[in-house]
Amino acid sequence: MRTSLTTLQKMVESNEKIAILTCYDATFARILENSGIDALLVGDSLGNVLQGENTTLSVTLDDMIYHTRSVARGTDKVLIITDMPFGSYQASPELAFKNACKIIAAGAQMVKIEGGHIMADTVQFLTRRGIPVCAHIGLTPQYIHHLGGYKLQGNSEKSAKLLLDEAKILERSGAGMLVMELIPAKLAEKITQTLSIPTIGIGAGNSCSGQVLVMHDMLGLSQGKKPRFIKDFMVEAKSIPAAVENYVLAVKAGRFPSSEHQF
Ligand SMILES: Nc1nc(=O)c2c([nH]1)NC[C@@H]1CN(c3ccc(C(=O)N[C@@H](CCC(=O)O)C(=O)O)cc3)CN21
Ligand SMILES: CC(C)C(=O)C(=O)O
Ligand SMILES: [Mg+2]
Repeated sequence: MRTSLTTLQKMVESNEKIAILTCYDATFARILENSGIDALLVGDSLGNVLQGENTTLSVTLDDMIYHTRSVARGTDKVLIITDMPFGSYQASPELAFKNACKIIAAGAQMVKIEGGHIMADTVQFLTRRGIPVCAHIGLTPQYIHHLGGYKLQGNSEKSAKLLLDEAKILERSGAGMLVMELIPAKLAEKITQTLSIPTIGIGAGNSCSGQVLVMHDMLGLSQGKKPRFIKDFMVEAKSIPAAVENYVLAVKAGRFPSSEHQF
C-alpha cells in the first residue's frame, strides 16, 4: 500500500515531520522511496530543471502526465503529488476536474494547484468528487508576471494577514495539504498552528509540518544563483542515496531548514 494522506495527517498529529522532494522519473523515484522520503512531488519545476525554461508557464498537461507515469512506475510505497500546470485548471472547476482526472489516472494520488481564495471553489469541486488537493500559497511561480520576480511574500503585516486568511479558506474548502513557498518563518509557524492539515514549507522555516525541495537543488546540480532556502546535501554525502537520507533525517530532526535557510 502507498502512503496515504491519512498517514501524513497522523504524522502531523504525532509531531513527526514530513520529508518531500520533487521527482520526475522512475530511477530517482525508486532511490528517493528507498531513502525514506514520505511523498514525491512531480513539480512543474521540471520546466526549469528538465526543460531549461526560465519559468514554469510553458509546461503542459501532457508533460505532467508523462512524468507522473514515470514516477508512479518507479515506486510502490510513496504518496505521489502532481502539480497541475499553468492553464490546466484556472478557467473553471470543471476544467480542473477533467484535467485532474488525467493526472490521477497517470498515477498521482493528489494534485497541487497554486492560488488562494480564488481557487476555493476549485478545491471544493475536486475534493468533493474524490480528488485530494494540495493548495500552494506564498510565492506561486505560475503568477510570476504578477509578482514580478521570485521574491519573499507575506513580509508586510497586511500581506501576512491575507496569507493566513487564504490558508484558512483553502483548508475550509477541503484542501488536504498546503505548500507555503518563500514566506517568513514566523508567518508559516502561525499558519501551521492555525490549520490542522499538513503544511509543507519551501523557504518557509522549520515550524511547518514538513519540507519540500527541488531534488536537483538539494543534490547541488542546479546552476546559477542559489536561493537562500536551498541546502546542498551532496557536500557531506558520498552518494545520492546518502544525501537524500541525510535530508530526510535533517527534516525529521527539525535541523533543516536552519536560520540561514529561512526568512
Ligand atoms: N530548481 C528550482 N528550484 C526551485 O525551488 C523552484 C524552481 N526551480 N522553479 C519554480 C520555482 C521558482 N522558485 C524560486 C526561484 C528563485 C528564488 C530566489 O531567487 N529567491 C531568492 C530571493 C528571495 C528574496 O530576497 O525575496 C532567495 O535568496 O531565496 C526563489 C524561488 C522556486 N521553484
Ligand atoms: C517548488 C515546489 C513546491 C513546486 O511547486 C515545484 O517543484 O514545482
Ligand atoms: Mg510547482
